Amino acid sequence: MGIRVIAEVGCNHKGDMQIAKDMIRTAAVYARADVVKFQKRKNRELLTDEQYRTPHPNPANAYGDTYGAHREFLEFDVAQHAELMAECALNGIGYSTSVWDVTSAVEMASLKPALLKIPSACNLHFEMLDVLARDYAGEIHCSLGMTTQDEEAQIVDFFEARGRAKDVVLYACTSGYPVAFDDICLLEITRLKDRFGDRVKSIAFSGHHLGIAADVAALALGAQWVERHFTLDRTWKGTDHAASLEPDGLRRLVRDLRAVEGSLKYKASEILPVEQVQRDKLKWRAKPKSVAAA
Ligand SMILES: C=C(OP(=O)(O)O)C(=O)O
Repeated sequence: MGIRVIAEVGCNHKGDMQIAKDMIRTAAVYARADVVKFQKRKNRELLTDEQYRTPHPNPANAYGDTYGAHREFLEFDVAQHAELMAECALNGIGYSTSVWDVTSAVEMASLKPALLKIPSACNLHFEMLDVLARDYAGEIHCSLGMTTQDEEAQIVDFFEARGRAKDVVLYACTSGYPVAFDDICLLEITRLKDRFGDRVKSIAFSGHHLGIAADVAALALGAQWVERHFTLDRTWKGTDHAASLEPDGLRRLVRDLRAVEGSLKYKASEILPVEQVQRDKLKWRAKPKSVAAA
């Protein structure tokens, strides 16, 4: 299976289904990504009362008077997620969402998408992980930002004990928005491969950096999935837009990853056909003796 690119819409749709559908079409038709991903929260379950009632820490990005109201504004319900999933199918692109609480895990599992994601923030929510392990048959993608190595082992052990580790994709991730190059720490991909490569399905990379250079290196290090935030306009109001790729960036990311993937191989013969032409024309050879003497 080749490299797969996830366009993480997250909440960059601004709570607007039409924008979400435009983003699906753009990611599928213009950028040719493999999956469009959303996020699903039951905010009353996820947030404490105090978190729900407190104003958003950055009023310039707020879509409501309280953090809870802000989050509700950006939330789609199950029927809307089903509609987005249908829109993805119509456009020939995969659908996925991360789930942030038990109710969301139950609801999204009921839609039976091919993959669901556990965000870094919730990878120790074992009650929710259990719902995915028991009631969801697809691939379980799990991000490992802000997670200790002991916690990583607990997560893999948890799925292994339930016979599901071979359906798990582990993402190297630094949780920051945006992440400076010095903090991307791409060799975590190698470390996860060495530590868990034979126990889980595959290793992936979830990036929050700027530009697309690091993703190509992630591929070279063995990441089989690359997830990047996607927006239609980096200047839009919201926390994630600034660290997201716009359509042209996403298109170039997909193009570059596929091109580099094609180049990550050994020569099929000692001299490739393309080289033979040049070898015949350019390669230094000792001149035959009689000619050299003349
Ligand atoms: C926050 C998410 O992922 P990550 O932890 O990879 O940033 C997500 O998928 O919703």
